[in-house]
Amino acid sequence: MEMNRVLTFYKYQGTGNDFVMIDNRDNSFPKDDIKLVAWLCDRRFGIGADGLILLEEDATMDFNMVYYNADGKEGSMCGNGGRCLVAFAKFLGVISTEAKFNAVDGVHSATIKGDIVELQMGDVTDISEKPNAYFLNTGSPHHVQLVKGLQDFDVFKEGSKLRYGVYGQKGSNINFVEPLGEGTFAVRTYERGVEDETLSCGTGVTAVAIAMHKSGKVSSDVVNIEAQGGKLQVRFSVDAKGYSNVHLKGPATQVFKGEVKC
Ligand SMILES: N[C@@H](CCC[C@H](N)C(=O)O)C(=O)O
Repeated sequence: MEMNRVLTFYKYQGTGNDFVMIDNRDNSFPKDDIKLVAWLCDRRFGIGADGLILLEEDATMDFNMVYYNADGKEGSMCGNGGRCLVAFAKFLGVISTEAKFNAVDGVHSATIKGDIVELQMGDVTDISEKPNAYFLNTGSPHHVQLVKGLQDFDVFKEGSKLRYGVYGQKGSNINFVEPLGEGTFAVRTYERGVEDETLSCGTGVTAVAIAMHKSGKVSSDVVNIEAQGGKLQVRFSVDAKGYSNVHLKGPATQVFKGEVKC
């Protein structure tokens, strides 16, 4: 990007998972500039965010979603980011109460009412069981592991050990979960590409809900999740093939608008 450009951005957060949002319908954003994206996401030298999301024109859908992790590299699907993007699209007047958009893992539909966005996630048919964990992909890869004493658990240390030790350079997001009773679970997530704990991870929360149902820890097809940054709800249909009609619901809000020279 020419150094004298002024970039207009909006900051959004969904249960504490925060994003730099950019209206890129004019296709002017330098999409291959990893250093620029990493700088914009840097919490000391830049704006600060878990990721950066572009809203783009799409030939057949309301819009196209492009997601970057805080490391500057284009990422896999972001559930909270998708919810925030629907709120951003409504703010821009691109949609009103419903959306259908393209993302890296396919087409997503969503509804928005006030600041609550419900996003349809992809189907999940492949869930692998590990000695004390589950591994599944909900648009992003997720390791789900039950722990006791979640609030005192060293998520960074144990999460990075698993992310690199078990899943190698390609990695996985690592979710630690503790039942709270009545179909409710507390979750803390070490997020790939942020390489730290985030206050919430939408595809992670979705993975946890499905893994807890698969393991019999919850029988309901509606699961409440308490992340560090807020509450989310996951609902799904189950049949012999797996999990479909999966929806992730929760708040998504605009924090501020800004401009940055870059
Ligand atoms: N925070 C996101 C997940 C974003 C992608 C993830 N960091 C990955 O690289 O797999 C979410 O809300 O799902």
